[in-house]
Amino acid sequence: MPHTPPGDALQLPAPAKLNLFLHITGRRADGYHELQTLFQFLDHADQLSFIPRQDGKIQLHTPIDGVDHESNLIVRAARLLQAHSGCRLGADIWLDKQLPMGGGIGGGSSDAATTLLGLDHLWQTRLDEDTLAELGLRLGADVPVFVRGHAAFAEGVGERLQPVQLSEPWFLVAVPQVFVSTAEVFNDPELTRNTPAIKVRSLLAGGGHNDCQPVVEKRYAEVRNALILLNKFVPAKLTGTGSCVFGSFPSRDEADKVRRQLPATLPSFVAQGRNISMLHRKLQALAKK
Ligand SMILES: C[C@@](CO)(OP(=O)(O)O)[C@H](O)COP(=O)(O)OP(=O)(O)OC[C@H]1O[C@@H](n2ccc(N)nc2=O)[C@H](O)[C@@H]1O
Ligand SMILES: Nc1ncnc2c1ncn2[C@@H]1O[C@H](COP(=O)(O)OP(=O)(O)O)[C@@H](O)[C@H]1O
Repeated sequence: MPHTPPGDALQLPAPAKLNLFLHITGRRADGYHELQTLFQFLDHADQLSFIPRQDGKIQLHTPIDGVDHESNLIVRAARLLQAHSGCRLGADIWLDKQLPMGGGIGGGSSDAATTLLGLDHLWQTRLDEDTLAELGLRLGADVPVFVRGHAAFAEGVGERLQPVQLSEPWFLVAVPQVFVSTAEVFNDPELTRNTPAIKVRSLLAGGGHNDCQPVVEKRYAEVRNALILLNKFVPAKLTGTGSCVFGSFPSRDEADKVRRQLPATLPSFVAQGRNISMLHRKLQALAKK
């Protein structure tokens, strides 16, 4: 099979997300942290292509350096859907990776969600959204929001989601060239885990903070420097456990203008925040055909 997908493959985006704020409100007995966070999608995405196979094999033709085939979240998602649905079909899959890895913008989780929804469509397994979200949660705390595809206020470990309607500004996202380990941040003794739980979530659109930020700034000079730089132009914040940092603007032009002033050593991109994910917009368009 070629490294590029054939023209008749089903091509679907796997968009990024931002955590507009991330409060850690406690820690469960199993060590996982309880959060309150606001997720919004970005119109910036990996692209996945799928072709069904009759022999049941799952084959990803575009390996990611440092991630072996069987641990890639795309392959794991495909196998989970196969096992759960009893489907005998397999798939050839191609990934065009655009999203930085370990950046806190959820690329791996989004790839997993796009695989679950894409193969559910191609294999006609027709699982309902709750079942797909539950399968997604087994792959990672962030997968359910990508399965549901609506901007959301999240609680629990990120799986209890309430859809929200937010404004859709343009974001400038800077990508410090470091890999931040989520587990390492959550295990840091200095991480604050006692932000009081908020009740009126609507108050926090545009507000709130990221409890992981002080820990990540302390451990990674690249992230600290990116925040200092961006803060010269716009209030900047960390997304997830990092490394990416972002600021919001009323228009693409204003975001681009600041982007042009960042040094070449700090890669960045501009994308609009969206309440309905690119994946769901594309699936809705396909359903209308
Ligand atoms: C905190 C968030 C916010 O979006 O960070 P990012 O990964 O996006 O940066 C996510 O919920 C992360 O989700 P995800 O990246 O899927 O994490 P998982 O694979 O489930 O967990 C990785 C490790 O992080 C820790 N972990 C994760 C989530 C959580 N609520 N509490 C934790 O303590 C655990 O040690 C776990 O072993
Ligand atoms: N399809 C995938 N895309 C990205 N990362 C993947 C994928 N499958 C497995 N991984 C693993 O998940 C880790 C975190 O991925 P990613 O979702 O990009 O970061 P984050 O959770 O910080 O947004 C990667 O370093 C990699 O080891």
